[in-house]
Amino acid sequence: MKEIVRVELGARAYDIVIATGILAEAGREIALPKSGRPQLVITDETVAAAHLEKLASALGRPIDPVIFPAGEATKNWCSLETLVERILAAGVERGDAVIAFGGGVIGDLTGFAAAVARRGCEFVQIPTTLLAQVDSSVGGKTAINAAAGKNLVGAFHQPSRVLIDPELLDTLGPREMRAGYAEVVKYGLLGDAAFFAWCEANGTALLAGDRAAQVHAIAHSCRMKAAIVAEDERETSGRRALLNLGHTFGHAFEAETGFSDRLLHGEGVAMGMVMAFAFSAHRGLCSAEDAARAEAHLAASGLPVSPAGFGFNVEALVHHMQQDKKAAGGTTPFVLARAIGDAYLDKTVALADVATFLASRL
Ligand SMILES: NC(=O)c1ccc[n+]([C@@H]2O[C@H](COP(=O)([O-])OP(=O)(O)OC[C@H]3O[C@@H](n4cnc5c(N)ncnc54)[C@H](O)[C@@H]3O)[C@@H](O)[C@H]2O)c1
Ligand SMILES: O=C(O)C(=O)C[C@@H](O)[C@H](O)[C@H](O)COP(=O)(O)O
Ligand SMILES: [Zn+2]
Repeated sequence: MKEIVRVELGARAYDIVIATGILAEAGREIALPKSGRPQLVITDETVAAAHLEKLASALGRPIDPVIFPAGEATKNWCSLETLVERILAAGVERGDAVIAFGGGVIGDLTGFAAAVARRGCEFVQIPTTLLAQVDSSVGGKTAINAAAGKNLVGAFHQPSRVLIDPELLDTLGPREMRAGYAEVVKYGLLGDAAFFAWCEANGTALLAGDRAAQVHAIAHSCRMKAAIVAEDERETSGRRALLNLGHTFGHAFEAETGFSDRLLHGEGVAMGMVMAFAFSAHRGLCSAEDAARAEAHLAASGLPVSPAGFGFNVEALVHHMQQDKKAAGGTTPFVLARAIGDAYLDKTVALADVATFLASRL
């Protein structure tokens, strides 16, 4: 069965096509480059080894692969330069789509390169991790990391199509699967208590490879994200900021672990969401029961839930939080919660209070 979720963005609207086996239809789903040149496919070494041949034969046209090392460290200036130069050298025209074939790292890097090459060419997302299928391939946030922090250099640039094939998840490692699952749980925690309860009941099956559970979680997450992005594409009204639940903490944890595989993005987000709920309970905004329930499900799913033991320094974490892209007028807003399924953007938080709270958790 094929499910199509439309991201309603006027002239920039596009479809997310979710279907088991859709990779085999890539040749029909993605238009030929108008330049007549080989199809540029951007991927990483792990995805290339596992799936590139399949994509090439599905496309049924000559491909020109650009293959980066796997992992967060690839989201850097050097990769961006390499990729933009390859796009230009390959003669990609504005109307030609380059293909991002990988997880969130490849999607974010490719999207940003596509945003700036020729001041914007098209790109198609074929996400290969759970995280990318439920979150990063949708919505047009593209970025690389900078010395000052996570995703600090980037652009809003929407893909022209997203093809999601859950079969690609069969080769994904369990740790990467769990990290992606953190972003699935995020949707329940931020705005859908019934979906959070579904996660509690079905998370174990999903992580063990139950296809029906995976498809349900992917489609539900994409529908929620598409609706939020359609309402607030550029994160100006505060609505889209809800997708940042756990991220102000999480990005600081990632930065302090050097964007290394010591802490994956989804793991930082899991710890960050637990901190956001615990801090909300600490401020009397939500019940201690809800905070404990959020933590219990993430822990039961095998995700890290505590920043203790990483050797973090509170001042360094707070410094990263000051760099958060949501910061305005010298303060950093936080996504906090009134309950499971009821997150909101709180602009009244003093970083000194966050520091005191964090110190009690390290
Ligand atoms: N733009 C957004 O809206 C958005 C949303 C969420 C996260 N992100 C970004 O996404 C990144 C994290 O994405 P990620 O978790 O996908 O990480 P990733 O892209 O590094 O992929 C994780 C690992 O899985 C491997 N892999 C990918 N697909 C595979 C497959 N099918 N089989 C086997 N191995 C596979 C990769 O080689 C890599 O080693 C972070 O940089 C984060 O900031 C962006
Ligand atoms: O799409 C969004 O908006 C999100 O916030 C989704 C997040 O999961 C994602 O990690 C995003 O890249 C974080 O955005 P940032 O603006 O905090 O860098
Ligand atoms: Zn995220």
